[in-house]
Amino acid sequence: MSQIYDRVALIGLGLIASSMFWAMKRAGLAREVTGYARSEKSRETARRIGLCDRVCDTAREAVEGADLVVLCVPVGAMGAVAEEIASVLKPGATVSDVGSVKRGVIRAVQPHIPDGVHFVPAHPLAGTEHSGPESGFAELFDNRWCLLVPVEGSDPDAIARLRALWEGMGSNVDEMDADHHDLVLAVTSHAPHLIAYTMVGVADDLRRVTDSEVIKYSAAGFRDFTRIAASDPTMWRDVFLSNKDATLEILGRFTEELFALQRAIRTGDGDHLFDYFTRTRAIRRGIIDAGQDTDAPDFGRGKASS
Ligand SMILES: NC(=O)C1=CN([C@@H]2O[C@H](COP(=O)(O)OP(=O)(O)OC[C@H]3O[C@@H](n4cnc5c(N)ncnc54)[C@H](O)[C@@H]3O)[C@@H](O)[C@H]2O)C=CC1
Ligand SMILES: O=C(O)C(=O)Cc1ccc(O)cc1
Repeated sequence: MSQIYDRVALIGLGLIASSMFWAMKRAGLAREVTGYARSEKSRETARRIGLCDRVCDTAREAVEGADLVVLCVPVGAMGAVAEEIASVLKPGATVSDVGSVKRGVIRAVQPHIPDGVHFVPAHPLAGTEHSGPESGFAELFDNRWCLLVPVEGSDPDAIARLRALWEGMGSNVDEMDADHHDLVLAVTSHAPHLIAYTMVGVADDLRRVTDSEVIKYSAAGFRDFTRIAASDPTMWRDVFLSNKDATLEILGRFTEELFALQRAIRTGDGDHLFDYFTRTRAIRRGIIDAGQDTDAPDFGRGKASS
């Protein structure tokens, strides 16, 4: 893979920025990558582990002369960072971000983008429950989707170049509009995270009664919940505050269905439960048969029934 940008600036040196740095270096996609982190400790860590070719003490210093600037901070901080760097952005440069919510980020960032600078929001659908400069790794984006969410008037060349960067970092790339993105992510990521947080909270309350049994005997489903519920509190607070409407819409539907299942259990309506679980099982099989579950073990793949 060959170089796509001369200079890239990463603002906020956490999981996503550090993974981007290692993935760009792996494929030689940028000549120089500068980085800025708000805390002195993160900057020191970055310098110690060789994260970024140059770690700067201000965001403006990192951004000066950059062809691509990627905002990798929590979605609630995107607007303030964009405002801070706006006056030093190079004409013809592209500003992008990696935020988990798109409509709110576009609303906060776009007003600060000067004429002659391109804005192409993006969202890699890849992550872990870890955060900070030491949590990143080059393979994070391999075979994962990255959604580009161009705004009205986004320059086709700027979009194509950013697409090439994400493909170079191992991703499959699609384009989507912001409202659709936020609704899809509310279903596939944001509401599930909230449910995991809630379930772990419930179990924590229970633990007072049953001592450590909840943890000791937790089967795979609950363990997955605890992993997800260990995700960064700042990041997820901002996601829910920023994607409020879509998340509330999905949670409304979720609670309706949950109440229906609750009622079926109370009234002994086994048919309702059986039909519901049969429908959801078919959805899982559809994902596996379409080859879209990259994490799934091979057993059962392609089997019509078991
Ligand atoms: N963690 C994940 O699994 C994924 C996260 N994202 C998005 O990527 C963005 C970054 O997330 P992570 O890398 O996981 O977070 P992280 O917590 O690992 O890193 C965030 C970095 O931003 C810095 N920061 C926070 N507020 C700041 C401010 N006001 N000014 C400057 N720097 C500030 C933090 O000090 C930290 O270095 C978020 O917008 C998140 O929604 C997207 C896909 C996956
Ligand atoms: O760790 C997990 O299970 C995730 O779901 C990672 C993740 C978190 C936030 C995103 O916006 C995209 C991916």
